[in-house]
Amino acid sequence: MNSRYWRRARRLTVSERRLLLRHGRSLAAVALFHALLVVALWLWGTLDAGGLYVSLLLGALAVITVVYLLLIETGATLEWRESSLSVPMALGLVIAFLIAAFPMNEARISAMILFFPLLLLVSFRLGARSLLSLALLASVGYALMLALALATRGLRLSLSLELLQWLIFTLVALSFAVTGSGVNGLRRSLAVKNQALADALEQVRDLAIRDDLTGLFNRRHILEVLEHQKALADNQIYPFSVCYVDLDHFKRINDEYGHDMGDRVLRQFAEHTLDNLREGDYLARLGGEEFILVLPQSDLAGAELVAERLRESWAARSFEDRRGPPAVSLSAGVASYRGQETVDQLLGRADRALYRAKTGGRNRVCREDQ
Ligand SMILES: Nc1nc2c(ncn2[C@@H]2O[C@H](COP(=O)(O)OP(=O)(O)OP(=O)(O)O)[C@@H](O)[C@H]2O)c(=O)[nH]1
Repeated sequence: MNSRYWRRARRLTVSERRLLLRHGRSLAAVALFHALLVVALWLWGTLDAGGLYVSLLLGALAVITVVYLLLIETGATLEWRESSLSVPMALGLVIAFLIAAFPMNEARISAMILFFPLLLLVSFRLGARSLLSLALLASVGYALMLALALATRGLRLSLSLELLQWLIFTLVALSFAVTGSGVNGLRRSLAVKNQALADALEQVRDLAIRDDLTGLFNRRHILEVLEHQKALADNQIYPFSVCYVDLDHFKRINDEYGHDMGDRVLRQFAEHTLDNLREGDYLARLGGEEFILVLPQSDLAGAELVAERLRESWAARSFEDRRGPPAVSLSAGVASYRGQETVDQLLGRADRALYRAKTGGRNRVCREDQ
């Protein structure tokens, strides 16, 4: 399973950042749409207001939207409790709708109509209580705006018609809020499933690339790592070396101290080696008591030094306190990537070096044949 497969698999889960961006842009689109509507209604003569009134409304709308978009696009709100800022943005928009509706002569409702798509959008983010509160606030605001219009400018339509429109607005807003709560519940359960899927994918990936006993990378993954290192070296980015490591006479440990002790030694070796590696080096278990080190930015001499240091420090460890062997030695074969060769060729040279270390008496490091 290569990295392309994992990238594709990861796309099955939805990133919170992507969702937030989409949500933020949708709210900004509502603001833009409202601004265009205000301009159209004003040009049409339906909005009984002077240029200053309209400019102030549009200016305030622009400021709110730009600040909102900046916060969302930069990801500044990602760690906030309500990262989408749906409540303040929706309140700002409702006020803008009311300010536009106030000087309208007829069809006041047309300036309020965008409240419904707005409510639907924020229902992806807000719970039932917030949605109902928003719907009630818009309804009360609408009623107050009507009263103000009646007191200061008089109503062009009959009061009963205006009240009927307000009533319809309130009923539809409440029913949208109730429906929206259902949408929100669905979104929440999807978010939980999304997280569970992301966790499961991570676990599957771990299982696919790691060795069960030691937790080190497995053969399949280290071969991918090697191909990647080869590509970097071929592009002259940096050289790399490999080191095959094989614990000596491991069969005897199993035979004399039991399989559990054998397993313990393998795990201890993994821990010991990881503790002694540089960050950026790779260690994998190829199977049995065979391991491989991949050492980026190391030439042959450097790799030999690493292997020799490991050989010495490992040979100094004893397992006697746990009724294990007094010491376990290792043999190693190092080889450095020569450029334009295959990974198999490189591993072949390291393997031959390891063979020479074994046949030469074990507990030693040999370098690739020249
Ligand atoms: N405890 C344990 N033993 C394992 C595991 N995998 C392989 N082995 C044992 O490792 C031993 C490897 O034996 P050999 O290949 O003969 O190698 P060796 O005894 O280390 O001899 P040299 O490599 O020649 O020094 C075998 O007895 C395997 O059963 C494992 O996961 N746990």
